[in-house]
Amino acid sequence: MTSRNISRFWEWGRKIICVGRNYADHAKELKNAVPTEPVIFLKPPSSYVTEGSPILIPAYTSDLHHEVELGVVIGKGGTSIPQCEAMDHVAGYALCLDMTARDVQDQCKSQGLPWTLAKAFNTSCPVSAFIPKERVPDPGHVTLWLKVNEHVKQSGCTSQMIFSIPFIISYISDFISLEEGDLILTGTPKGVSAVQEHDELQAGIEGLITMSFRVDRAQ
Ligand SMILES: O=C([O-])CC(=O)C(=O)O
Ligand SMILES: [Mg+2]
Repeated sequence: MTSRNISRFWEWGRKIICVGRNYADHAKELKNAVPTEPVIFLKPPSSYVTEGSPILIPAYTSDLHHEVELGVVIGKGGTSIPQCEAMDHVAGYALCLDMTARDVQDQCKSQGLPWTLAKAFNTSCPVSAFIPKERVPDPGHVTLWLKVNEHVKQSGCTSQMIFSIPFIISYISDFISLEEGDLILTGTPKGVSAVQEHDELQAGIEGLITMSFRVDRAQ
């Protein structure tokens, strides 16, 4: 077996666990209640896309939204990880987009159905290069931003998260064992909006990384 390099974690085929409604300003803009427990959902490894490849709009949506999020890459697996040890399980970070077919999600919500087709389609998880944890001394205080065609749409600080990174790691690991190479998306701040074919998305973590993706239609 070839040696695996965590800096290409998206090639490992591990799971992607997403936290929803983790910023009160975003929960409110979608008229959702501010949660008292994390809202959790999954994306499959087939949803990864890296720079150089486009984000594809599925044929079944006419309202595909960007959600810029801080991703936490797990370096050491575990079950029932105590909050005080949670950061020892982190290998690093990545800037991520939780692409969401909002019209499909709204329909699922109104029917009490799972969000899978709204959240887990091919290219629904664009990711940046890996950022080793040493480069992010305070992940609970970094600024995320996203522009569509040069216009700023989202800008928020991870200090606005309702549930902290250690809490999220500990909470998830009580129910779903974490493995090396897993990715946790920590939720989006306000400003989500629809993207169109040929849009250029640029996103960044201030002072750390930027990434850009073109939007195309799925064939
Ligand atoms: O679809 C949603 O709004 C929930 C979510 O992923 C988030 O808050 O990041
Ligand atoms: Mg999200």
